[in-house]
Amino acid sequence: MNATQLFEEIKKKKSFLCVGLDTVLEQVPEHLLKYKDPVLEFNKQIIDATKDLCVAYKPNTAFYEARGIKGWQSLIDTWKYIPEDVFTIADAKRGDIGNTSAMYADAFFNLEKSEMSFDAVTVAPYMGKDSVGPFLQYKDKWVILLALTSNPSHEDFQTLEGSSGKLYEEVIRVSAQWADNDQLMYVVGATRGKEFEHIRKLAPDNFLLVPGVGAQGGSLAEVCEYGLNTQCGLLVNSSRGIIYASKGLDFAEKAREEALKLQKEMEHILKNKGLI
Ligand SMILES: O=C(O)c1cc(=O)[nH]c(=O)n1[C@@H]1O[C@H](COP(=O)(O)O)[C@@H](O)[C@H]1O
Repeated sequence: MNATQLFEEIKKKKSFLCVGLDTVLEQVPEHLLKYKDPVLEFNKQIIDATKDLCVAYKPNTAFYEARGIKGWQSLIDTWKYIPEDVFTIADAKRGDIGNTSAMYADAFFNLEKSEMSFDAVTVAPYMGKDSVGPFLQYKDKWVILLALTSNPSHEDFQTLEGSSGKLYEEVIRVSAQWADNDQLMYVVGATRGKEFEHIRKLAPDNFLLVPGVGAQGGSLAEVCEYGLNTQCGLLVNSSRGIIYASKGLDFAEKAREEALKLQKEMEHILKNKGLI
C-alpha cells in the first residue's frame, strides 16, 4: 500500500487509528483459554470489533517472540487474519549489518520464506544506511525509522546536540535521502506533542507513526495541532488502551468503544482541517 492508497483508506474510514496488538497470554480473558491458540482468538475478536474503525494494525513482535514457536505461529496467523485493505506494521525494531538486515527483511516481508508479508517494519537507525538499505530493497514496503520515541529515556541519545543539531534531527535529515515518502515513515512519540511543529518542518511529507496515546498519556489533540500534513500524514497507535479496555467477556465490545472514541475524535480533527 503506498501513501496515496493509505490516505484513501484514511478518508474512507475517517480515521488514522492504528490498533496495537500487544497481546499477552496472561492477560487474555479466561473464557478464551479453551481455544487452541487463545492469543490468536483474542486478536481475531479484536480485529473483528475494530477493523472498520482503524486503518492499521501493529503487532509488536516482542509479545509473540517471547512465546517461542507458539508465539511466532500466533503472529503469522494474526497477520493472515488482518483484512487486505488494512495496513500492517511489524513492530520489530530491527537493524543490523547489511546481510543480517536482509534476513530480517525477509522475515517480515517475504511471504514465500516466512509466511508473512507486512506492509511495514519498524527499524532502529543507529547502524546507518547499510543497515536500513536491505529493508528498502522491497520497493512496495515501508521502513518506519525510530526518530523521537515516546519513552522518558529518549533523552539519553535522541536529543543530544551535535554540530548539526539534535541526533534525531540528523536521523531524519540523512535518512530522507535514502528513500522517498512512499517507503519511509518516522516514529515520533505522542508524548512529544510540543515538538511536532518542528518535526513537520524536517519531514513535511512523510507519514509519522505516533505511539503513546492512551496508556502512556499522549494527547491526540496536541499531536494533531501541528502533526497533520496534506495527506493526513499520521498513524496514531494505541495498544493497551484499546485491547485491554476490559478483561472480561465484553473485552471486544469495550475495545470497540475505545477505538470508536479515538475514531470520532480523529473524524472531527480531519473535518476541521479540511482533509475530509
Ligand atoms: O515503534 C513503536 O511502535 C513505539 C515507539 C515508541 O516511541 N513508543 C512506543 O510505545 N512504541 C510501541 O508502541 C506501543 C505502545 O503501546 P501502548 O502504550 O500500550 O499504547 C508498544 O508496542 C511500543 O513498543
